[in-house]
Amino acid sequence: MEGTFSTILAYGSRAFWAGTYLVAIFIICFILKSAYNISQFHPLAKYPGPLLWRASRIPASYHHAIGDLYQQIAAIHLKYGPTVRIAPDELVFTAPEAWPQIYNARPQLQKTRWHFVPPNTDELPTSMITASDAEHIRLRRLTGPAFLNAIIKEIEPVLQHYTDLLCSQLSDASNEGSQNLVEWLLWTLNDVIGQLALDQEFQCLKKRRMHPWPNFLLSVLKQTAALNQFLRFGFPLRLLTLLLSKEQIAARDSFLNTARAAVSERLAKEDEDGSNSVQKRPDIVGLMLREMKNSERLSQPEITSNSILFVGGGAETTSTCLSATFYHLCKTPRVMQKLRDEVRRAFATSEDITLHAVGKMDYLKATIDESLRIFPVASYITPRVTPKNGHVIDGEMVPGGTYVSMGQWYMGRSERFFDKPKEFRPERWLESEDGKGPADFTPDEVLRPFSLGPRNCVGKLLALAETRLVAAKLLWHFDLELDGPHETWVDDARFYILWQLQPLKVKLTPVHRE
Ligand code: HEM
Repeated sequence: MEGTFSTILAYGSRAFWAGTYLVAIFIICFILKSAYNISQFHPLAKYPGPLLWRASRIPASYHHAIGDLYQQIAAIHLKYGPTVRIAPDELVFTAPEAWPQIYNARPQLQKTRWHFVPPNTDELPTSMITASDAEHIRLRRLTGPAFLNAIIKEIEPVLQHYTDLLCSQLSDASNEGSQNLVEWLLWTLNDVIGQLALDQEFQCLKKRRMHPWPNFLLSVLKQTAALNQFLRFGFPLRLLTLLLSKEQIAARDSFLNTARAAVSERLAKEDEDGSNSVQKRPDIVGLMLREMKNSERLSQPEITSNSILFVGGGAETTSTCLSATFYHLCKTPRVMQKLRDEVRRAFATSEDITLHAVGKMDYLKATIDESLRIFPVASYITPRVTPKNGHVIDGEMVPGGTYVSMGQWYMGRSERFFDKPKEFRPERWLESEDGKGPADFTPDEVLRPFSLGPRNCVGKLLALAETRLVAAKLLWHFDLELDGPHETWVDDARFYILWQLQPLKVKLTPVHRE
């Protein structure tokens, strides 16, 4: 007995020492690697950045996971200059020339794998946002035509329906006191995209709550930002998925099953008579299928995974842009007044506010552009990786295997590119043809809110159509005023992969007309 006990003790003590050695070796390796990272021997040694960020990826990953990486990057640019190193192997640029060199290079630079959750291809095929370049070309060729301007006109009835519903619901709610505009806009855009991408009535506006599907996607995207940081440090995905609770797994399975069922139901309507007479409202699935007529088609699982992507990426982005627009309008009475006058003078009735009409309103368009300058929805676009032999960016050869991206949040707020950047002044977009900014670039050259190149935003035209229509109708129907100062509303916003905004309490007064 005594012998057994001492054997256990001996094993225990050996295991303890083995563990201690392993931890010590890990710490020594970490220190040596960090020392190398900040040494002059590192290939990125010449690029400036905070010491701890250059030494290890931990600070960048931590701030990515808590949602303020974009603010940290802006602060680093302010202190260290136009090109900065935010991790041992990652650079952020602000020279406008770098945009096409990173996002529209020939051959293309690969997207980093660490931005979006790696797709589980056992369940569904990859959607276009995570597809390899070769696969992406096919997916984009087949889906892209459904998002062209001429085609978007066909889905106008859906946009009009939900924008009118927003106005009538807000009219009732305005009697109940100030309203959280962030929520209302999120509900509206989710209703729109549910109808367009999955042929589902999410009824967010009617029930004044988020539907469980988009809610699930938003929560997943938030967790993704943290999960990816662990993956990046070598934790296996299978191990991390073991940490998911039973409820989370059940929610995921139920989401996938219902999304599959929705697409299958939708496709059945299409198949019944070929001419699609069963489908009452035009939608993205129908338009995609119609535009694919003479070529190969997407498979049903591919339609499902891309429809899920449209729901995840098509509502929160546009509603964030609208929330930021109304925040800045309320904070800048001169612009609010000018835009309101333009809208109310242009339209005698609400029905006159069409996509075609709002597409011609220069000041409205400039206001949305200005909103995307001061609050770029895509504040940290997926970094790309330089190829093995390096890649020239902003006149310098960047070594292979470096993650590169653009500091869009900083650029839009920088005096280097914009005169009085803190001012919300849509006029700067109308003057830019002859008057370039301080650094001799037009605003369009400095900012790319929808990215550029073959993997830019496929939904850009839809997003612009939605923002202009919703903004014009709200301004036509209501006087809007912030309820409270909301001084830190912008600073308190958090960006994971999508935004999490603070409430925006707004007093709405319906405009009474004869
Ligand atoms: C103001 C609103 C929006 C902004 C600022 C925006 C911005 C962007 C950006 C910057 C990208 C590139 C992401 C990357 O490189 O990883 C992107 C991709 C994408 N966006 Fe948007 N987006 C908006 C609205 C929409 C809407 C309404 C849809 C509609 C479904 C949409 C669908 C997509 C899709 C599917 C992709 C992936 C495209 C591809 O990989 O080919 N977006 N968006």
